Amino acid sequence: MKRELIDRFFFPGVWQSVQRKLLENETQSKTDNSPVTIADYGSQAVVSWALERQLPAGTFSMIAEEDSEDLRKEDGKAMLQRITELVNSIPSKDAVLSSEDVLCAIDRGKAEGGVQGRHWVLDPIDGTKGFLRGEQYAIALALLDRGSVVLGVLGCPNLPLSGLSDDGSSPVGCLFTAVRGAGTTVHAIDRSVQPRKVRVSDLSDPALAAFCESYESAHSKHDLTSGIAKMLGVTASPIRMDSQAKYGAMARGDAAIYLRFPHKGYREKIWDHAAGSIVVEEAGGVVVDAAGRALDFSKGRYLDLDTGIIATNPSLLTAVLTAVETCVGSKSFL
Ligand SMILES: Nc1ncnc2c1ncn2[C@@H]1O[C@H](COP(=O)(O)O)[C@@H](OP(=O)(O)O)[C@H]1O
Ligand SMILES: [Mg+2]
Ligand SMILES: [Mg+2]
Ligand SMILES: [Mg+2]
Repeated sequence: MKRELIDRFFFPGVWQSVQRKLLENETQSKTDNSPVTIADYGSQAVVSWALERQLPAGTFSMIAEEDSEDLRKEDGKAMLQRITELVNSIPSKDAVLSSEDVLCAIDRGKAEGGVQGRHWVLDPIDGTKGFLRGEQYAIALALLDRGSVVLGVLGCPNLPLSGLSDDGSSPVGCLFTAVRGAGTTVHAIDRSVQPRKVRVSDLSDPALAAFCESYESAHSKHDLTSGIAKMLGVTASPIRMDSQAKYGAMARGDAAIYLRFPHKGYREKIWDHAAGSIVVEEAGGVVVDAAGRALDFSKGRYLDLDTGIIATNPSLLTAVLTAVETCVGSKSFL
């Protein structure tokens, strides 16, 4: 996918300034108690609007996280107004959108996906809790072709270009692109550095590996992952970070293991992993469930998987799966 084209969908500068100045009435709580902001809705409306106009008429199908239900309610009106203003403030858009256009663009994300046809998969702001804390978040777009991810674009506006150990001197803002069979590339969002191909870490000794996981213990069991890391002999402290920026960091070797073990009953959604998984796989990594199976994106909006998600490199996979099996099977984590 051409960089010029991507720039027509993602407007990290806009979401960065929203993040810096977010007001209390620009965030709501969804029915599952998770937060949603004007940036989540605005980003979904912009990507949906731009993609649909880019594609041949009648071919656009999208599975995306947000829907317009709460914005259509009486108490959603002010927020809708603000989102419409925001969307219209974006340069290089060819039309002025009405509030109704914005609602319709958001609702284009209701496709069911599955094993047939082509579907875009969008997480307009992934890591909304990180976005609210002023930390990491990502704009994640992928393309499914007959149930397989063939393309992924991951915009990480707060991720330093030179790595997580950056001292503040390198540009901030990474855009990862991956095409099936063609590798993963990282671009500077501000174009200050030439794009380069990235590879996952080639470490084979877990004792030297850094592992990353969700910042939120409500999203992944930190006690279980620390047990797994201990069993593997990992000595470094976990890198806790929001969003699919973790997959981007993995793809360029900032960490060699990513562990995600949600609490019982949680069902993973495809938009939380589609773009990130291809970014890691095309960089030479593996992304599997706790049983070692590849993630299956062909089942609709949810991922059906065994217990959790593991991303690592092929040399570490067997050791990680063995440690996972031992720890997940142990009574204290059932
Ligand atoms: N109880 C839960 N367990 C696991 N994941 C959850 C969760 N509640 C929300 N999530 C998902 O975790 C994602 C963020 O992942 P991370 O913790 O790695 O930043 C959220 O994406 P959004 O922020 O797009 O809603 C959301 O889909
Ligand atoms: Mg959300
Ligand atoms: Mg998400
Ligand atoms: Mg989201």
